Amino acid sequence: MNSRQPIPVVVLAGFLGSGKTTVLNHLLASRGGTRIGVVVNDFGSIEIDAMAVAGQVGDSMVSLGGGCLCCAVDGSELDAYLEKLSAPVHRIDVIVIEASGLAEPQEMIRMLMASENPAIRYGGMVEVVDAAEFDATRGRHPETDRHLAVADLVVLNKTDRVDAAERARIERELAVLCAPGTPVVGADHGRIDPELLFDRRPWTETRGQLSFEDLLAEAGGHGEGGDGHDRCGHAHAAYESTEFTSEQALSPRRFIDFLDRRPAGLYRIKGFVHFGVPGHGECYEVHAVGRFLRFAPRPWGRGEARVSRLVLIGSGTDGPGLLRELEACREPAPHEARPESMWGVLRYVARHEPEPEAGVGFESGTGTDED
Ligand SMILES: Nc1nc2c(ncn2[C@@H]2O[C@H](COP(=O)(O)OP(=O)(O)OP(=O)(O)O)[C@@H](O)[C@H]2O)c(=O)[nH]1
Repeated sequence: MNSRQPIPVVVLAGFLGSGKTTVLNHLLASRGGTRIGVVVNDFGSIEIDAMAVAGQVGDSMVSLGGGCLCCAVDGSELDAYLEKLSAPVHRIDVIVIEASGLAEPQEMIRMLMASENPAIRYGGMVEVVDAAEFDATRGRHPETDRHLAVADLVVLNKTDRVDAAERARIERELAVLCAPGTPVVGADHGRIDPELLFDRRPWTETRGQLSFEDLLAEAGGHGEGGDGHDRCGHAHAAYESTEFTSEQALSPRRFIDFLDRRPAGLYRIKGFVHFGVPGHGECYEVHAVGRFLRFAPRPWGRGEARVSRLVLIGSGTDGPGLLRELEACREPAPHEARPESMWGVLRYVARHEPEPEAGVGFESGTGTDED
């Protein structure tokens, strides 16, 4: 690809928990020699998505926490990042912006279209749809239909969680909601063909992913607070994010009890937890989307602090109350806990994880252990 040609900027959108980070990680894992610039926009100020992606690309990304990019009405913040990413010296082939799960993609498209940066061009919008939450998401967020109407590609994700008849029904509905001819590709754990988004280069042409440490250092100043959400009138104005960090381990029993009792308005929980129970010292990533709950243990990184970090996103939730409940989950003597205390957590761990990006989740509260 000629580096003087404008770099396509693809917006990866989709409601909370639909699988955007999973798709992005899959694209990064299968990018071949293509150099992908990544902009990750977390809603919460603890940048869980950025951390998940960083696992794939190290520091090869720009991360914007603490609010939706679509609120940057004048687009100057986004422009500044894109200008740096698109500098010829970096030889980036494609830039993917992972929007927050509450972003208004139209706003981001507008900003990209209005950009005066000749080095970039709008490269299309990919809307990730959670097949299992399709009706619930549309019910809660009628604007989903508008997002689908402007999508250039729809990824119908989590097809493993619906049967063939349900999938066919959703595909029929999508055909009506999307612009005529919009491709809808089904995906299990975000595994789509990267060629749908960009031309893959062979590995030999690459010099590896770019380090954006300097860009991050220069960028500074982002990520403070989540203000602006009340002013903009976007979907996320109705949502609040609560962040919890604990250097003390959490009791698996009390934490599962907290999760079992979570209110319906608490739509999304993500992060990772340190239980520290003998035999279960790993880092437990946790994802709740609606009633869906999944834990995925992984080894702690070298030098990684044994700290639990959670982001809880919901509507009409009592943030201070949630924090009090989570504080009550702290366990000062985890090493004295019996391994059986982990059973409640282990019910929600996928037994077989064929690939790092793969996983299976279970409906919370059902206690099922099928795989
Ligand atoms: N069963 C199943 N689970 C999936 C699939 N894709 C993603 N998940 C799981 O769904 C949860 C949410 O996935 P993410 O990729 O973090 O979703 P997201 O859209 O980035 O979430 P937000 O950034 O909070 O909006 C995680 O537990 C994923 O492992 C899938 O195809 N099938």
